Formats: sequence, C-alpha cells, structure tokens
Amino acid sequence: MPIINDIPAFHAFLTTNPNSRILALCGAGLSAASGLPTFRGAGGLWRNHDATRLATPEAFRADPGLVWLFYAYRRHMALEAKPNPAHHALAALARQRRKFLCLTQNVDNLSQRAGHPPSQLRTLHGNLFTLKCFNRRCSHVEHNNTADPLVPSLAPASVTTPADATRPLPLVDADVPLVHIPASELPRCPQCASLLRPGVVWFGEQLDGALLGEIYEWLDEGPISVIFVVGTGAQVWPAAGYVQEAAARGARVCVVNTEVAEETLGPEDFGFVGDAAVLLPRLLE
Ligand SMILES: CC(C)NC(=O)[C@H](Cc1c[nH]c2ccccc12)NC(=O)[C@H](CCCC/N=C(/NCCC(=O)O)S[C@H]1O[C@H](COP(=O)(O)OP(=O)(O)OC[C@H]2O[C@@H](n3cnc4c(N)ncnc43)[C@H](O)[C@@H]2O)[C@@H](O)[C@H]1O)NC(=O)OCc1ccccc1
Ligand SMILES: [Zn+2]
Repeated sequence: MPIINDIPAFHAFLTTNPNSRILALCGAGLSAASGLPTFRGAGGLWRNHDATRLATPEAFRADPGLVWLFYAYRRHMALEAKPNPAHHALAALARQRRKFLCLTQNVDNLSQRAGHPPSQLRTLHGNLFTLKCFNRRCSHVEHNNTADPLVPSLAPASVTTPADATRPLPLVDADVPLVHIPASELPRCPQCASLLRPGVVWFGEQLDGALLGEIYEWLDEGPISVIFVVGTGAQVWPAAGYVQEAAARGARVCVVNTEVAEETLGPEDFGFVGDAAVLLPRLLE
C-alpha cells in the first residue's frame, strides 16, 4: 500500500535525503487554485469544442480565427490570474535545492511569475505568451505578455465580466455565434506577413528536441530521490513518461492531486489527496 496523506512520513523522508536530486512533473491542477480551468475539468470544453481538438495545427489551418479566440481567451485568463502558494512553494524549493528540476505542461506562465528560477524550470508544451510564425520556413518568434488584446480583432477574448450576469461570457457561450475574424486581422508575422500562432506545442507536434535532450542529460546525471507529480492526469505523452523515467532511476513517486489512483503507486510511494495550493507549501515547509 502506498503512503497516503502522511506529511510527517514525507518530511522524514525529505530530511534523510537533504542533497538528493528531485524532479517534478506538473499539470493543469497546479494552476487550478489560481482560477484557471483544467483540461479534464471545465477547461476541457470550450464552446462545445474539445480543447484537445482545438490545440492542433489542423484546427488552426481550418479556422485560425476560432483557434486564436480560444488562445486569446486563455491568455487573458492567465494574465488576470496570479501564481498560487503551490507555484511559490516549487519556486522556493528550486532556490533552496539546486538539484531540483521542475517540468511543467502548463503554458500559463504562472510558475515563471512566481519567480521560479528559469534554469530549473522546463516548459514542455510552450507558453501562451510566445508567438511564432506559422510559416515553417520563417524563424520569427516573439514574446508578448503585456498586450491584451494582442490585436483589436481579439478584443472579445479580453472581456472578463459578462454584461448580463445571468448569462455566461458571450465568448464561451456556445449559443452566441462567434464573430468571424478575417485572417488579415489576426496576429501577423513582421518578417514574412504570414499568420502568427501561439508558441505552444499542439497535439501531433514534436516537443522541442533540444529541451528533451537537456532533460535526459539531467535524468542521467545520477539517482533521483523523488518525483512530485502535481495536478496532472499524466495522460499526455511524452510528458507522462517522465514519471516512469524517474522511478527507473530510483525515485519515489509523490502524487499531489485532488484524486489519487492508489493502485498506480508502489509501497514506497506517497499520495496526497487535495488542493496542490494547500498541500505543496505544507509538504515543502
Ligand atoms: C491525449 C494523449 C493520449 N495524446 C498524446 O499524448 C499525443 C499523442 C501521442 C504521442 N505519443 C503517444 C503515446 C501514447 C498515446 C498517445 C500518444 N501527444 C502528442 O501529440 C505530443 C504533444 C502533446 C502536447 C500537446 N499540448 C498540450 N498543451 C499545449 C497546448 C495547449 O495547452 O493548448 S497538452 C495539454 O493537455 C494536458 C492536460 O493534462 P493535465 O495538465 O494533466 O490536465 P488535466 O486537466 O488532464 O488533469 C488535471 C489534473 O489535475 C487534478 N486537479 C484538479 N484540480 C486540482 C487541484 N486544485 N490540486 C491538485 N490537483 C488538481 C485533476 O484531478 C487531474 O488529475 C497537458 O499536457 C497540457 O499541456 N506530441 C507528440 O507526441 O509528437 C510526436 C509525434 C508527432 C507526430 C506524430 C506522432 C508523434
Ligand atoms: Zn514569418
């Protein structure tokens, strides 16, 4: 049986391994307490569109206006959100322990805004605030975490309070038809005038090869004492594979999630059921 909800046992384990190497794999649940919907939760469906289907190059090619409104909405939500105590606890751990590497699947920039040292954070799936040219032959990349909206045509995505409190925001209200945005009014590349796209990794797209290489180098530098699996269903690959990669290098798994599947954990592993924003600060105090 894994060790469930036993903070003193976890503290004892952490103190007996003061200089050990620690890995973390984080997902949408890490940012849930910041008010951002998870994929499995409310965020899974956007205007009756399956979010994972919108997060594809095919969807962008078919209707760049729709996909841009989807990302502009998430970008606006992320701008309005604040890092929560879980983001801050992981950032503090990174400052205390040089041998801690945090892998996040989140694109919301909240770990960065919590001051997580960039050298100890890897954004596996990119960032909502990075823009890239959609033209594969153009290398234009830019970062913009201020403009909101990014362009006037995306202004509907920057509305937070619905005019009529009894109705959902028009943008997420599937009953309210979406304004069609001509591609000419969407973010354009200053170098080649092609469409710009969100700097995230879409389904069916490879993750950044150099990034994957760096992570394997870190994994192979020596034994790992524990991998925190925070607020993720670990269903998306190759990110989900890091749990096994760490366990294969001796790491105990420490799941922090509102739902813990005990049957997936070994007798040495830890499970903590609850909100990451409450549990992580206590686990890492
Ligand atoms: C759906 C899945 C089966 N599909 C994949 O994995 C695919 C295909 C695939 C590749 N290999 C495979 C092997 C097997 C099966 C399928 C595949 N992978 C890919 O396409 C990857 C690219 C994957 C990256 C996609 N981009 C994202 N994000 C960016 C965009 C965007 O965000 O819009 S993925 C995105 O979804 C995932 C969501 O998962 P979670 O973060 O875990 O969130 P979720 O909502 O699911 O769960 C929340 C959890 O939190 C918990 N929770 C909730 N509240 C709290 C709380 N308060 N506290 C704590 N916990 C909480 C809940 O209980 C729950 O457990 C994250 O990874 C997130 O980044 N690319 C690729 O493989 O390229 C190579 C290739 C290329 C060509 C051809 C072949 C191969
Ligand atoms: Zn370009």
